[in-house]
Amino acid sequence: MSACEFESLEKSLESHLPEAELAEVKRLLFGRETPKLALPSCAVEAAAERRFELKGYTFDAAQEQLRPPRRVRVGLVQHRIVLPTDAPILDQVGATHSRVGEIVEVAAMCGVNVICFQETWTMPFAFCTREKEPWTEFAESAEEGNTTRFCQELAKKYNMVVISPILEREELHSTLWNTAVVISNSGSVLGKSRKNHIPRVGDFNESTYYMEGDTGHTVFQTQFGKLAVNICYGRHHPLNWFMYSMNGAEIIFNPSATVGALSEPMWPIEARNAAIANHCFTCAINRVGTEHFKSEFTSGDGKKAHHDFGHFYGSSYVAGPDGSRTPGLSRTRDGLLVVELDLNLNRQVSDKWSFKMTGRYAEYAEKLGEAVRPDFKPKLIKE
Ligand SMILES: NC(=O)NCCC(=O)O
Repeated sequence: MSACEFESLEKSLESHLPEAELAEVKRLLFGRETPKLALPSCAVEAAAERRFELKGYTFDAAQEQLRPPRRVRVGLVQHRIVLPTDAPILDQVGATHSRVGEIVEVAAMCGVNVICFQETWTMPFAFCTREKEPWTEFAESAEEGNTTRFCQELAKKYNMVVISPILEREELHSTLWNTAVVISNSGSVLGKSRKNHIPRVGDFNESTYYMEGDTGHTVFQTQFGKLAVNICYGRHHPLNWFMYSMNGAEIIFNPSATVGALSEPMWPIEARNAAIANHCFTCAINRVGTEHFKSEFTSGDGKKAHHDFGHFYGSSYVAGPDGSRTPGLSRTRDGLLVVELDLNLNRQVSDKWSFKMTGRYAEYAEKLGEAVRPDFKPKLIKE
């Protein structure tokens, strides 16, 4: 079986382990159980008809005396590109809007309050080709582009916050950015968060396409909690997550596009670790499928030129502050993961583990300030 046919670790364990052993393995792998969320039968039927995977889980928290539960439902959407990469651009974008629109409709049936799509969801992940045309033509205005208008309609219709990561064209400064547009459930554009760290690894050399983000670590206060977006490669940078958390993020989304050969061993760890370290929830989303490009390209690794750069392995999941996580969506199929979070869990875990209280950040800030200076001398003792 090839890596792009292997459906998921979870499925493999379930089909090979006896029940009692499976429960122990799951406890060790995923932490405290996130019970299955009962989803309406109309949603289950629609997902089957529309041929995507639908899964639901819950993270509960202890009942408190002074605060009522703060339950929020998030939806994570992963999907493959709908049309071939050489189809006309407007056809590709339109087909993807329709596909994602039908998934969002099911999310609405499941009572989702906040939905997030994968990185640059309207286009193939073409940066590996190093060609500018036609890929830069997918870039749109964050405020007035067709994709934002489409998401505003969804947000209003379903009373849902929509996080829409796109390739952004900023006409004013003739600049492209890798941007998540955050649309309030009222339908208005609440703001945008631009990707802070640009990969320079393998085929992910994206710095010639768009600039390092200038929106810092913005957090969006919504009716359903304080939300932040740490786009893809930003998940390798603990300080990036940390700063979103310092600005008050209760849920940090990580819309991504990444392939198996490069990052799969890191995937289950990084967003989960960020949830633990920052006493918050994190939502990791990755696209699925293998995308073929007409022109061959090399990967700077001494190997022959090729037409694709590997399998995007999906596996989207949600992690909680207590170290637990949901099982992932499949590695191969379009999917919607619906997860109910009680945001009270963040403070409960913070009060228990106190990472922020014990973090000694002022001392680290001072030392970090020294470490980045050109005259820095590492504190190293030698015999
Ligand atoms: N899109 C993107 O930033 N990919 C980089 C690969 C990774 O971080 O796994």
